[in-house]
Parts: sequence; C-alpha cells; structure tokens
Amino acid sequence: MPTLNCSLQGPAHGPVTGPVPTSNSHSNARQVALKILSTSSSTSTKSSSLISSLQSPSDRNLCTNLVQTANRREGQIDDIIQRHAKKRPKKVVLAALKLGIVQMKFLDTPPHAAIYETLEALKTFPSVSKPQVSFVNAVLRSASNSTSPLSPSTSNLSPHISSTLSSDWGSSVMSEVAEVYSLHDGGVTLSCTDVDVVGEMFRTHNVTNEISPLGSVGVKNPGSIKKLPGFDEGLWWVQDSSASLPAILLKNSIERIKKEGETVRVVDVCSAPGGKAMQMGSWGWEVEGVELKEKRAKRMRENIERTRLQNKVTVTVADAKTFQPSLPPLGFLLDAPCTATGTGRKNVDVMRRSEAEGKKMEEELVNTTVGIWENAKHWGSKVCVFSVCSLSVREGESQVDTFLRMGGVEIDRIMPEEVPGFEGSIDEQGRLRIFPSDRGDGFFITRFIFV
Ligand SMILES: C[S@@+](CC[C@H](N)C(=O)[O-])C[C@H]1O[C@@H](n2cnc3c(N)ncnc32)[C@H](O)[C@@H]1O
Repeated sequence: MPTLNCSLQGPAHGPVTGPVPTSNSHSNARQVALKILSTSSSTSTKSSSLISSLQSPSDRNLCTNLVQTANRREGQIDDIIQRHAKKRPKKVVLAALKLGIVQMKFLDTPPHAAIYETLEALKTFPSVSKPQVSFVNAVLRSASNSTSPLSPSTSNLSPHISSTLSSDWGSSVMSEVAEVYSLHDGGVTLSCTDVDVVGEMFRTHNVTNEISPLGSVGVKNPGSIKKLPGFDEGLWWVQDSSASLPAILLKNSIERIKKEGETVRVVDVCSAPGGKAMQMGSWGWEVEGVELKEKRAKRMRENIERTRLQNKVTVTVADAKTFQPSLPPLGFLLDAPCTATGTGRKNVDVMRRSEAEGKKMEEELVNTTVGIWENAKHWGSKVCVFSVCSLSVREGESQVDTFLRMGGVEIDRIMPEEVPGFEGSIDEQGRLRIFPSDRGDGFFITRFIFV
C-alpha cells in the first residue's frame, strides 16, 4: 500500500478531476456535518440542534447520515486514515478526512464529487490554511485510488465491548453485533395506544410503515418525529418492538391471575422515559411509576400528558431501593438500569465504551438492581417481569441466578406463542435473550411468579 507523504506542510495538489457538482449538491449539509465531526460532542444534543438548523429535509437527512455513518464506522475510517496519511491531523482537518472517506467508501458518492465537496466545505472554515486543504486533497485522493479491502466492522467496537461480547457469546455473535451497529439505520419503531387507528392514519398520510405481529409500527424514513401524524394527539411513542415485550409478557401472566372485574394495579420500577408505563396505562391498568431522576421523571410526565394517560399513569421521584407503593401491586415490572449495550443501533456511544467506564458502570448497576429487587420482592406482588437492554450475561442471566438464590420466586417460562417473531430467542430456561441482529434492540427478559 503506497503511503503518500501527506504532511500538513506538504505541497498543494492540483484540482480534483471529474464533473464539478452543482450548487444543488447539499453543500450546507456537508458544512454542518464537518462542523459536528470536528467537535468532540458529535453525538450530543448540540449536534441535533445544528442538524435541525438546516432548512431542507434532504439536507437534514444527508447530514444525519454523514455524521452517523462517520461515527459508526470510526474504526474502519481511522484505519484508512492511518494507511494514507503519515501524520494524524487534528480537529477540522481530521474531520474533513472522515467526511471525505465516509462518502467515498460507505455512501457510494463518486470519489471526485466526495473530494470536491469536502474541500469546498473545509475552505469555509476561516482558520484552515491552504496547506491543510492540500493535505486533505492528497490523502483523499490516495484513499480513493486504493483497492485495499476495508478493515472488518469489528474494528468499530472498542476493545472492551468486543472482548466482553466475545467472552459472553463468542466471536461470531460479536461480529454480527458489530455489523448491525456499524450500519446507520434511520428507522424508528413506535408503540401505539391503538395500532389500528395509527395504521389507518399513516395510510391516509402516505407514511410507509410496517406493523409487527406484536403491534409495533416500524417507520423506515420518519424524518422529524414530531411531524409524524398522531404525535400531537399522543397516539404513539417511540419504543422498539423488543422493548415492548416486557409489558406484554407481564400482561399475559396478569390475565391468568386477575379476578373478574379486578382493577389491575402495577408498579413500573425504573420508569422513565415511560415507554412501558404508557403501554400498560393504555390497557386501562393503574400504573405507579418510580424513577430516581427528577429530570427524567419530568420528561416522562410530558409523555404521559401527550398520550392523555395522566388518569392511569403516575410517576414518583424516589429510589426504588426504598420506595413503598401506596397499595400492594398485583405485579411489577423492573426494567433495570443497565449498561444498555443492546441499544447500539440508536446509541453510538455504546460501541466505544472504554473498559474503565464499562466495568464501573456494570458494577454499580448490578448492585443497584439487586438492592431494588430486595425491596420490591416484599411488596406483595404475585408476578413480575425483569428486563435489561444489555447484552451482558452479568446484568442478565447472572442476575436471575441471584434473584433465584434470594428466594421467593420461580421462573414463569415464556412460551413461543407469546412472542411472535422472537420464538427463537427463548433459552432453555424459558427466558428471552434477544440480540440486535435478531430484530431491534438487544434485550434480556425473565418473568417470575412469587411462590
Ligand atoms: C432502562 S431505563 C428505564 C426505561 C423505562 N422503563 C421505559 O420503558 O421507558 C432505567 C431507569 O432507571 C432509573 N433508575 C436508576 N436507578 C434507579 C433507582 N435506584 N430507583 C429508581 N429508578 C432508578 C434511571 O434513571 C432510568 O431512567
């Protein structure tokens, strides 16, 4: 592999050949993408507001795709930069290399257009010098001529995430997860108060959607979520189909034990932002949510008001390790705080977590969850569901072993007919272990019965 002498002080290179893109070529989207990629907060709310500042929906889509793909493919892009640049530049110059490479290697932009547009975006930054522009031009041209294969998508996972996934599930599952998390999937899945009403409304407004057997609605290209029909009326909320399963499984066991005409009262432990609480409230249940963080509880209250479920769902800010419900609940759902390693499709930071951060988080969250369980098991419930959106055995299967050792419960096996589309994810103990490559977010779910 020839490595050009692309130093920052290198000679200026000639113009890139090929047809020059017209003014209709989304230059604003690329400028904003470059700005976002040049700051360390490229996944933060600041980047969302920069993207929202773009006028046209197609610019916003392109910018999101550029930023998301550059973040998700960081390991593969870094490998290309390393092979073609002698020196690793900083900030906006590094961001320009990423922007050019992402277009050429991952978004099928013809190389001459990708390079031209990247250089034009770079030149709008007043602090950028001519030698820096020449450097970017030279590195991108060298990369565009290269026929070397890309490094595998596993290089986009941090060493900590790839080693924990491999030791828990083996290297082929780790590779599948890396592949899924490396793709930018702009789609969204919704839970609805009434799926038929939402399906009809989307049909009327020509919103292409797919309704899953569990009643979740998938929208591939949603654009702005708040502009989708039914948002203001509170007919739906964003929730992955695997995330809708814990409440559905609790419902099935409650149906079996509840008395004729009995009002179903449940506690939703660790409740915000409220996806599962709203699901249960939409079935007419009385749901008492418990959430530690005031800010998250506030967001949950807004969601409850938007979905008009305030008569059914309440949220109390409290530590679930000591919280006592106002009345004994028939059941509870503990959607425990976790490292969220199953949510990398939406949350790119998950892919990059360091060992120090990952281990500390896991240790704290596992202890918190055991403390919550110790408290909740004395509330007098008959059934409960435990779930985590983590792929870690320690946060999932091992926690269930701990709960069983603590006594008072048995596993209530999940049956295939309860989980259409996820039948293959039931393990030999009747628990659900869903991987992101199966469909949607990774989840682990176990249902218990008190004995
Ligand atoms: C996985 S999220 C819950 C998602 C929620 N069940 C839903 O469906 O929208 C976990 C939540 O637990 C909260 N939490 C963490 N520790 C807690 C504790 N000790 N008591 C109550 N809530 C806690 C976190 O702030 C976070 O909002």
